[in-house]
Amino acid sequence: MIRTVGLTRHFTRNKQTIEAVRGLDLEIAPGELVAFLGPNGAGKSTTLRMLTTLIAPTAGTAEVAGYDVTRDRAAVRRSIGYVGQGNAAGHQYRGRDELMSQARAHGLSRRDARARTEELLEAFDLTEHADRPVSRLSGGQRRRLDVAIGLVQEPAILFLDEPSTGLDPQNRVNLQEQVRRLNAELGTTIVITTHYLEEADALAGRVIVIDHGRMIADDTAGALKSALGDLVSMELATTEHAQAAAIRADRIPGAQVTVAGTSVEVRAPFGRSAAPALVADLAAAGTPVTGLEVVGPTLDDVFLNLTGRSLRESDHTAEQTDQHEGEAA
Ligand SMILES: Nc1ncnc2c1ncn2[C@@H]1O[C@H](COP(=O)(O)OP(=O)(O)OP(=O)(O)O)[C@@H](O)[C@H]1O
Repeated sequence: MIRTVGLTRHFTRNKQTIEAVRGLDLEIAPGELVAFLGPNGAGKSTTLRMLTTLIAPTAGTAEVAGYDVTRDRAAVRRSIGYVGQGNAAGHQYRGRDELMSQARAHGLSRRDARARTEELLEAFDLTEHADRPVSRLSGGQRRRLDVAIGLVQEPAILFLDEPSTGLDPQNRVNLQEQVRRLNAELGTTIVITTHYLEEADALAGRVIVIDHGRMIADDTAGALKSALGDLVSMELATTEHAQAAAIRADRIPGAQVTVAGTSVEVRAPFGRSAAPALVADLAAAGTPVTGLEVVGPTLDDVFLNLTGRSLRESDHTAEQTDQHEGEAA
């Protein structure tokens, strides 16, 4: 459904070359729901803009729905829906009219268009704002309308560029439900970009992690996390006990052990199931554990492990936008 080979895009700014996307090889089958996860500036939007024919690749090739994004732009566009980061809705129109005219433009009868419009208004919590001109909606409401417009025509392939940025948690959940339904009921192939870890985790069967224009991981969220393993954090009474605990923990298959004072951290593929025996052994050896926490890995741990940086550092911008929506709504 989507295939790229060596897909590359450079930009030139102030005589400097920015390698936004660097040699992306990608294969997405019909009916997949895929999340591109990466920090701001990773190259997610640029990739989507090439796949939707909005910008041309500098090198490499991409096929979408069997059509080449450079040679068959019109055919690609007919096969896809795209919700970009900007606002799609015309400002002087009412939200309900925007949805109606989109639905009619895509061939729905007046009756079906009205039903679809009301369904989407309700799904995105827009019913009571539907008769206001778009220019008078808050940022979050406008964002929801944009996404609703992208969902009107139920295309074979849908690209959503950070659709939930600026939405409050409730509307983020509504959006995710709509996306999931579209994928499950209509078999729509969906590519969504996000820097929300929870969203990639909750929504997508497959997560493609992008950093500095390259794909650095491609698997299900579950597989990415289980490859990393659980984190077992232990507190011991003395630094000597901690050293003894570290030696014992090191015997757990695949364990990575770090010691800091009286704290010992063990990252291991089956850390959760290994922890009880570890604690029992340490107690029997006279070096008992005084505090214990076992946490499963998050996608942020996966990103941290791959890049040495946390994805959450780039997340606060989005959280601030959420507060803005609350104020404006
Ligand atoms: N039109 C452009 N001109 C110059 N540089 C650009 C342009 N578009 C993107 N870039 C640069 O390309 C890199 C990748 O940007 P891109 O928008 O694809 O990242 P992203 O992962 O989508 O991040 P975000 O979440 O902020 O949209 C960044 O360094 C960005 O500044």
